[in-house]
This record gives sequence, structure tokens and C-alpha cells, in this order.
Amino acid sequence: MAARRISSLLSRSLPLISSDGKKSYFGRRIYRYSTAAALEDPIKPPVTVEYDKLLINGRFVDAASGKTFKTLDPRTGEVIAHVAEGDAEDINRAVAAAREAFDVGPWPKMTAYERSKIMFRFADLVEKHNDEIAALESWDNGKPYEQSANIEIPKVVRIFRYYAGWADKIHGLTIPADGPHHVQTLHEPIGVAGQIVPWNFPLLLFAWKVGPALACGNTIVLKTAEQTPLSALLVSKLFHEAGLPPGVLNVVSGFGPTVGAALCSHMNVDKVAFTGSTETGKVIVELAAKSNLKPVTLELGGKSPFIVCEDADVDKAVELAHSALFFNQGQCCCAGSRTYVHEKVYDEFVEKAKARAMKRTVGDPFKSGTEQGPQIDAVQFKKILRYIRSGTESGANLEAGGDKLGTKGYYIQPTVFSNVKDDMLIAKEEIFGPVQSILKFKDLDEVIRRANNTQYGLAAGVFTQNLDTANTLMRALRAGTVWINCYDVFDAAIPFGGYKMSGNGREKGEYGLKNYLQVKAIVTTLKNPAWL
Ligand SMILES: NC(=O)c1ccc[n+]([C@@H]2O[C@H](COP(=O)([O-])OP(=O)(O)OC[C@H]3O[C@@H](n4cnc5c(N)ncnc54)[C@H](O)[C@@H]3O)[C@@H](O)[C@H]2O)c1
Repeated sequence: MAARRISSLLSRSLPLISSDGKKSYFGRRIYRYSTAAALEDPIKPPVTVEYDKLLINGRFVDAASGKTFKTLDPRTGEVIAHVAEGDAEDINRAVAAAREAFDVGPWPKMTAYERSKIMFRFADLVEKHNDEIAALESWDNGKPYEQSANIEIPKVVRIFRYYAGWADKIHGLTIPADGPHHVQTLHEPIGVAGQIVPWNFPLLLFAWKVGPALACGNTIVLKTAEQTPLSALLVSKLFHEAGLPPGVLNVVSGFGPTVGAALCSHMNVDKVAFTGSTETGKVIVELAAKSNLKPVTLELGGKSPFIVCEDADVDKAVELAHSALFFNQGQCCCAGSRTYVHEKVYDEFVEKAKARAMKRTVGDPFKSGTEQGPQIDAVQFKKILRYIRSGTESGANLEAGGDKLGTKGYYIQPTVFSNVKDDMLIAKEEIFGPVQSILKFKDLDEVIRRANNTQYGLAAGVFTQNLDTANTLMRALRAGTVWINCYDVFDAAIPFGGYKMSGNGREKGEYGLKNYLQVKAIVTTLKNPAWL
């Protein structure tokens, strides 16, 4: 769809939620958001759903059972589409297609350059259809359209170009060994990769998984999240238009305990890559171990610290900490969900963080200027509201927000708690919503100990102008990524993954290729000595 048409639809006048209401509550003044009249009349998304079946062996097909499930609009809870619901039988069909495309070919037998050309063509097609794909992503997920169109889909394009560039640069080594032997290694694709993605970044995580797997010559059966099945079907169609042979990329929509479990348990799947909760990650590893011991890479949950040191420029730190937490409705595995602030700047920081949250524009994702849309679904919505209640009940100060917005869909007020203690649930567990928890600290040793005192280790943020402080923290923090004076920098070349129970393996960058390669050692006897 033409970009012009989409932007004209988006500029329809619709008021955003204003945030200037105030109300006395338990003797304290807290801020309240005004009634969300604007949310009652959702903007019609500028896209239609064309693909709602399973994609197996290059064709869109119904589920073997004929069943479908509903995918819902998070703005209203209304049905967007009925999508074919796969189960174990469909996984069998998809794995058979992927197996054939791997064992017989053509994918791993094509030259790397031919594979890379198809991936580059696909990236061009995604770029061409950017606005249409972004609209579908935002409709199914609830994230602001401008975020999808200007950040996420361009990043999908970048990831595919990055890995297309790697396809013909993957090679092994020659190794000097004792004795009369010529030793070399081949870096070979693993085979059929099972990939399971969550709903918070449906296409970006599709790209993180599909890009490196295809560059290395693997074939794929991918399971989308049941909340967001649509965008992967659309782009997979484009991949076939770009020349991807049938069977190389199969997409099976459906639920975790059926489709997901069948994929992880399948004896003909050679590897599983999973992104989702730590709880489900444990199930995945167990299913893989109990079947054929396939290797598993995991990108799981987090409770990442964002540390504001005493020398920080408070205004900049407030803005960065705000986006570190609230980006994508707070639904980020690496959200900076424990904001540690030095006592010298704490009071000023809390006041400004509250004011910033109050200014956050919550509204229809298709309205230009919206920073925050609805949460993904009723389950997450209720869970977040329970955490907010728990924060208040455990004695944290509710500085802003604290409630839902509107009567339709899953909108939640940007919420800020101060005076949060490490042992409160809101400081320990992953909320996955727009709830900022601010904690006070006195010195570096203390904040290092507290920041590391978690089962997670996905990411950390540090805000300081002092080089020694930055150097100390970047080494002491036990996390897969440490962002210094920045946050959420997701370049295609930068590896991403977790320490501890945030997962294992790294996605993106050169490291991401390792998940999809195995090493074969070739040893050839030489005449002794070889040069005679
Ligand atoms: N580390 C990362 O890169 C990263 C990125 C995004 C999200 N996450 C994490 O994902 C979680 C939110 O996503 P969610 O609620 O959809 O997680 P989830 O674990 O419930 O679901 C993720 C995916 O796993 C599937 N699944 C569920 N049960 C399964 C089973 N028994 N067998 C196989 N597959 C199964 C789901 O259908 C979905 O596709 C958060 O904890 C978040 O931190 C991590």
C-alpha cells in the first residue's frame, strides 16, 4: 500500500490522552489520567489481512484438523482474523517439507552467493512493503504504527541484509596438527531448525532467527506467537516471491503446548531456537532433551538494572530511563525495570521521572504522535494491574498512573513507583508492562551487589560521565549487554543474549551464526614428510 495513503489515514484528527488531571488519594496528591474517550473510537487500520493459513512447502494450506483460532485487536479485544490453527500433524507436514528441502536440496546445496541474492531480494521487498507490513504488525500487536514503520520494519530489512552479506563469508580453518595430517574444518548448517517467537516483537525476532539460519544454509519450521500470527505470514509470502524455494521456510501458527511442544519434541528437527519466558524456556529444554537431544538456544526474560550515578545529567538520565522502561508498552525482555538512582540526585530524578511519565502520549497506535498503545492481551493486562496493586500494597510510593485507561481494550496508564525496595515483587519479577520502579542507592559496591542479585542477566544500563565508574560497572555487571549512556541499541552486528536464567547463546552479529552451524573436522593423511 502506498505510503502516502497510510500517512493520510493516520493524520485523521483524534485527541490523544491528556495527562493533567489531579486527585487527592489517601491524603497524598497523585496524578490521574483523564478519561480515555479517544480510545473508544479506534482508527481503521490501513491494511487488510490476506494471509491467514499455514505456510507449508511454499503453499498456504488449511490446518490438517480444519481448526482456526482468533487473533484479536489489543485496542478493543475484537477479532481481526481467524487463523489456521496448527497442531502436531501440521508440524509433521512442515518438518517433512523442511527435511526434504535440506536433505535433497536445493537450499544447502545452492552456492552461498545464490542464497544471499535471495535474501537481499527479500530485504528489498520488505522495504518496498514497509508501511503495509508495519500496519499489520501494529494492528495485531498494538504497538505504535510509527514505531513499527520507522524503527522495527527497517531493522528487519537491516538484519536480512546483514546476514545476506554473511552467507558467502562463512568458512572454516586449516589447522596445524602433530603428525603427517592435513586438518581442516568445514562450518556446515545444522539441518532443520525449529524456531519459536513471542508476541512483543513478532517480526524483529523473526528476523533475528530466520536471517542467520538461512544464511548458514539451514531450513526452518517457525512457530509464531498465538497473539501475533499475521505479519510473519505476509513476509514469508514475500520471501517466496523473492525466490525462496518451497520447504525452506515453513510457518505454522498455533499454541505453545500443541504446535510449540510438537516442534521441540520432533525427532527430525535438528535444533531449536526459542524466545519467550524463562518458565517456557525450561519446558523447551526438557522436550528437546527427552526427544533427540537437539541443541537449544534461548532468549528469555529479564529484570534489567538501569543505574543513574551521582554525576549524571539528570534530565538526560530521566529521558533515557523513561524510554528504557516504557518503550513498546514496557513489553521488552531487556526493559530497564529497576531504575537505581544515587541518593544525591534521587529526589530530583523522581520528580522529573514522574513528570515525564505524565507527559507520555497514550493513544490509538494508528494516531500520529502516539508513544504508547495498548498491552497485548487480557492476560498481560490483568497481570500488570496485579503487579501495580502489589507495589502499592507493599509500601512503594505511587507517583503516577496506577490504573487502566478507557473501557475498551488493554490500555494502562504509564505508572511510576518510587521508594521501591529490592525485596518487593515489583523489583524482583518481570512485569512486562509500563511500570517504572525507582530505587535509591548510596555507593557503587552496593549498587553492583544489588543489581546482580537477580536470577536474570539480560541487560543493564549505566548513566555516568565518570570513565572510572563506567569501566567498573561494565565489568562488574553480570549481563549479556551493558549500555553506557545509551539504551536499547539494537544494531544488526551487536550480539544480544542473556547471562544466568535470561538464556544461552547470542543472537545477531557474527555470534548469531554459531547457533546454526556445526563444525566438521576433516583429517587427511599426508606423505611423511609432506613436502617430499
Ligand atoms: N530475551 C529475549 O530476547 C526476549 C525477547 C522477547 C521476549 N522475551 C521474553 O518472552 C516473554 C514474553 O513472551 P510470552 O509471554 O509470549 O512468553 P511465552 O514463553 O509464554 O511464549 C513464547 C512462545 O513460546 C510458545 N510456547 C508457550 N508454551 C510452549 C510450550 N510448552 N512448548 C513450546 N512452545 C511454547 C508460545 O506459543 C510463544 O510462541 C517475557 O518473559 C520476555 O522477557 C525475551
